[in-house]
Amino acid sequence: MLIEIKDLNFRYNNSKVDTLRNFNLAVDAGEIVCLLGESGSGKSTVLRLISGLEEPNNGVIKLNGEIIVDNKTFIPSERRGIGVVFQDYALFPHMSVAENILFGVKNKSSKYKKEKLAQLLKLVGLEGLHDRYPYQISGGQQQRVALARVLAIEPSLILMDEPFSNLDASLQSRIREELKDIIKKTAITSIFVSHDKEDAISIADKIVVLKDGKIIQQGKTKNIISNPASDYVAALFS
Ligand SMILES: Nc1ncnc2c1ncn2[C@@H]1O[C@H](COP(=O)(O)OP(=O)(O)OP(=O)(O)O)[C@@H](O)[C@H]1O
Repeated sequence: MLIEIKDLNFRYNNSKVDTLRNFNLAVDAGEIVCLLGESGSGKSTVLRLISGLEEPNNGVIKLNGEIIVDNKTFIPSERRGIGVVFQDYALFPHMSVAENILFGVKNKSSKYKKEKLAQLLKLVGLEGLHDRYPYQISGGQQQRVALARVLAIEPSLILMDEPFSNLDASLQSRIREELKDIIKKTAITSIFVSHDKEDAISIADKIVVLKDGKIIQQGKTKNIISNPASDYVAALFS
């Protein structure tokens, strides 16, 4: 089990209601999981708790068998080895593609960096574009730079917030395939957030349906589609 989340509860300080209630999730190494739900259902909050941007009120999160959060442990974000791809990609505009990709690679020889860069550019299909700046490449290419930048730090888990929402609708199906291919090639475990069933169906091995901060169904993608546990879930996939 790569990540295991048990009985997570969370409420933002200024909120009167629980944002997440009894959130449980277990993800195997190499799996792609989609957190699917309407706006405000708590999807991004789950990513914030896993990455360490928020601390739960109670619950346990284990990564690679090690507790990163419980009632007496809180490993800070930078020591969790988790990579996050933000919705807007958050590339540094004044840095080239190569500089963006290598940004988090510290204390390594220039030979290592050169090889790492070549390997990642090849993986994400951006060979020849290393000298460009973010404004000189397309949205889909920017997304691949953001993914390569996260892969460069060799995380054990990648979190992605709405990875397709900034892309042209006509590009989305191609980019979904590309992203799935890249992630499967690296065999890295990933959890992504979406409100779009098509994202979930085409990429995820497992889907977690969230509503009002609660999981209403989770399971293998094909099982959820063929066996929805409620009218709500059936309607989501209709
Ligand atoms: N910093 C905050 N302080 C208080 N409440 C917050 C904060 N951030 C989010 N919330 C509330 O927590 C709930 C869950 O928000 P969250 O962003 O996790 O949902 P989401 O499913 O990711 O939504 P979206 O798809 O719109 O991004 C919402 O009701 C939201 O208003």
